[in-house]
Amino acid sequence: MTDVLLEINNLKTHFYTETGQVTAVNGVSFAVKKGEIVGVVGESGCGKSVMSQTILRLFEEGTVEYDGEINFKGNNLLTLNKKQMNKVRGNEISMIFQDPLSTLNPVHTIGRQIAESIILHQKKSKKEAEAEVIELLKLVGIPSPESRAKEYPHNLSGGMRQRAMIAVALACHPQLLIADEPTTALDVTIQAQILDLMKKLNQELNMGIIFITHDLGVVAELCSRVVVMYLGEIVEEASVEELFSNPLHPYTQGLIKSIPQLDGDRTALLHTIEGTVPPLTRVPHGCRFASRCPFADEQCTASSPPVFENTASQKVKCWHFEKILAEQRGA
Ligand SMILES: Nc1ncnc2c1ncn2[C@@H]1O[C@H](COP(=O)(O)OP(=O)(O)OP(=O)(O)O)[C@@H](O)[C@H]1O
Repeated sequence: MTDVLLEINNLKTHFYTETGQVTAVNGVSFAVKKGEIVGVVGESGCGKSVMSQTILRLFEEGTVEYDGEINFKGNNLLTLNKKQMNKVRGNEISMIFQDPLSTLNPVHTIGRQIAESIILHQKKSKKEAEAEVIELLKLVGIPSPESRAKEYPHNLSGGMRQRAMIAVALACHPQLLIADEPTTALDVTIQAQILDLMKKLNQELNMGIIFITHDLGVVAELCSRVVVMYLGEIVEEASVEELFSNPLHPYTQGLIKSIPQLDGDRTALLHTIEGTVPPLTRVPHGCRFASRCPFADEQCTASSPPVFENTASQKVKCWHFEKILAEQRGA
């Protein structure tokens, strides 16, 4: 029996725009095991959200074309028809977003929204669903669940709303939860509480989680494995320990150096990665990161590097990874 829950192979997402076709996800491959939390990191515009929404095929038909494979429990999601895909969405795979107000319905109580999802996906009676609503609200840490179930989304605080959205997402007992920056808009104490909740759900429900964030601190706290995306591609994949102790891609190194250190020189300026992520209409030839990379040479601008395997759990897409590795070993 395999313990792989989701396996993505050479996934590409092309959009048809007014100015032509752009490829927002370009050949992404990674897997999520049952009960595993995988972090996806990268700056704004690197394709994290497009990649995660592609898994659920959330883009309007006719504006997008997908290539590759998204294998989930023996089926390639890219080949399912609309009806089959609707069964997967919100049933076996759920998604939560940064802004709960965009997901929750303002005119229905929290309890009704969770109950509707239970009735729809689990074919339970109204009475059974109502009992489960209370259990779910307890599970996500909403106090006084009986009275909170009768409230509308706008009556809840930001943190409580986020918990309510998580309860809606869990109502169908998904095996995979995709969380797209769910804590970014929250203040730090509430953020920590939501991260603790994600850990608890992962452990108690053995649910696989893809956690998208631009915050490496969150990755260190929550994830066991990480993929780093740059301009639509995965440039490094590693266990969380390898990523922080031994980052091999210059982009990953730049992201890690940009984390503020409490024990560092607090008068020094923060490290930043020079330049910005180019638009999809101006994707550079060769390595996509070359124009911002301190190691870049002719080989990098001439051709795109393959993916090199450093260990069974660490892969890197960089021509200079052996040099970087040697430097790290010498350091
Ligand atoms: N529907 C669309 N049509 C065309 N291009 C799109 C579409 N959606 C996203 N893009 C482009 O795809 C690229 C990746 O966007 P995406 O939102 O996935 O980045 P991200 O890494 O999630 O960034 P952020 O952290 O800001 O959410 C961007 O250049 C964006 O402009």
